[in-house]
Amino acid sequence: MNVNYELTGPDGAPVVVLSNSLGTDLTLWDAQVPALAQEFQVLRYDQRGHGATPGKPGPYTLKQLGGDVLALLDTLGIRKAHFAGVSLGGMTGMWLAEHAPERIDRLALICTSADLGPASMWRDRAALVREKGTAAMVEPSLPKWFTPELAGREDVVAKFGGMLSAADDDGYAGCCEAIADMDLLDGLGGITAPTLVIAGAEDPATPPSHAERIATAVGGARLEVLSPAAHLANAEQPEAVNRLLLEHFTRSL
Ligand SMILES: O=C(O)CC1=CCC(=O)O1
Repeated sequence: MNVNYELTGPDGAPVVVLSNSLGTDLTLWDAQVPALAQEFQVLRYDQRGHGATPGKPGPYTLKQLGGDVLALLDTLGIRKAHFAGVSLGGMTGMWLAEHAPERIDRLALICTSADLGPASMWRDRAALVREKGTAAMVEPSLPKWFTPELAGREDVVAKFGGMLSAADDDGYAGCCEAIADMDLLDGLGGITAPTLVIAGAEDPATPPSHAERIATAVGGARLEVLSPAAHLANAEQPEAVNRLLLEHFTRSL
């Protein structure tokens, strides 16, 4: 898998990997990179089938999405990194923290879930996108991604609607199937990476109850709920998310 990535920040600084959500790409993190790159090498990448990472026909698994990150770290000679993910990116992070704990230093999980059933809903969405294309997801997705004021703003619709309709149909569908089959709940208690969980108070896709479930199960996890913020809280509340990420990745343990 030829994973598209961008590495920004001072040579030799600790690495923070940023992983995007379903239907977005690495530009989801545009408001985080300038702040994080003061202290870290920021490695943002496109999930398979998103942005400029090719999408093979699915279904995919979280093991494959996590494997893409491990292969990228290997290629770049990075032994261990901090990891932040939004939604599908957070699911990828939980998989990595459970299955490759030696590669993940600290973990930040933003607007995500360890159990986002029912599986049939994700399979139906995959079938719909294979038939109609990712452009069909723009109208139902933007009101979940942003609170009403932002969801209707022209620049937001252009940037995020454009990202979603540019996502590969098979890639998007394959990622839906990875969510349908994910099996993260039982592994949460075994995560040893210091973990920050961030939720959007107005997130209808992965509501704060999902963040609470993760934060309760992962030993020592810190939970922060931001408002106003819907599913893409890092784009809606960039200053708050940047402050929380910097605190989490730099504080002494
Ligand atoms: O598109 C959605 O419904 C929200 C979402 C679920 C997983 C993800 O990455 O985004």
